[in-house]
Amino acid sequence: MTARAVADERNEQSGPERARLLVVVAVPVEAEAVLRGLPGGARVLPLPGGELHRVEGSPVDVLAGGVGPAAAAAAASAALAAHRYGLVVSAGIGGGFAPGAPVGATVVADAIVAADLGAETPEGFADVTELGFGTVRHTPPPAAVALAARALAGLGAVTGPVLTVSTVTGSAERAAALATRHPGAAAEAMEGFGVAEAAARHGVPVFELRTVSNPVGPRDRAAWRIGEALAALERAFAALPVPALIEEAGRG
Ligand SMILES: O=C(O)c1cccc(C(=O)CC[C@H]2O[C@@H](n3cnc4c(=O)[nH]cnc43)[C@H](O)[C@@H]2O)c1
Repeated sequence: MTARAVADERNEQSGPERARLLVVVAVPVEAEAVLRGLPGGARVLPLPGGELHRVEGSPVDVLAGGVGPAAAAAAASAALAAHRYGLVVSAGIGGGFAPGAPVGATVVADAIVAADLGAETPEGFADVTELGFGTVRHTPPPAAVALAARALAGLGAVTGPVLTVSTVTGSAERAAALATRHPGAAAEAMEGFGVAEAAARHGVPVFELRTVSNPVGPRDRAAWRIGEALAALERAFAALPVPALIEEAGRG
């Protein structure tokens, strides 16, 4: 029996689950920051290959799915198969493109873009869409993005495309190439596109929220501000109007 069939059978027996928000982060410290921002405690629900933190005071489940798009997609898919969600968010720390998204900034994605999914050609990089396969872009529901951006305006949130990369940018040349290819890019991280692919296959809307721990550019481990970014992540989840976001996303 599939996980979805299990969920359907459970719903028939005990009534449908209320649509919830699934938050997919990469690592446990990010999950802890998100949970600190939300009201009440959380209980743990087992999931194939992981565990969900179900928040008691808000319709939110938090899942640390691993680093990178493949781990994130697999983890998100397992949760989406087992429970009913109205919205999925890929969240966590990320690199910020200067000058719009400095360290500590909060970024709401208006596009989730796979930035290195493609092929090098003699004419330069060609993404998989140009090669004739699939997509490299998911667009979160604009009304939900606008609602999140308004709710986070007091935290100085910026809105823009968030790039998903499998290799963290480590040079000024690569940062410039990404910014040229993706005008207005606000941040890069490693999971958003994987979460978005899983959400799309399950027919659930998705958005991405990142707080900036380091600039996108030359590698400088001394410049990382992970604590600052985690504190911003906690503040962001404390400020998000979760039920209204789920409702707005459902309208889109
Ligand atoms: O070794 C490095 O130079 C380095 C620089 C930044 C981040 C890393 C990571 O391995 C963190 C990966 C983890 O955090 C997210 N993240 C944070 N900053 C970035 C970034 O600038 N570019 C891409 N991802 C970033 C990412 O989503 C992962 O979950 C290593």
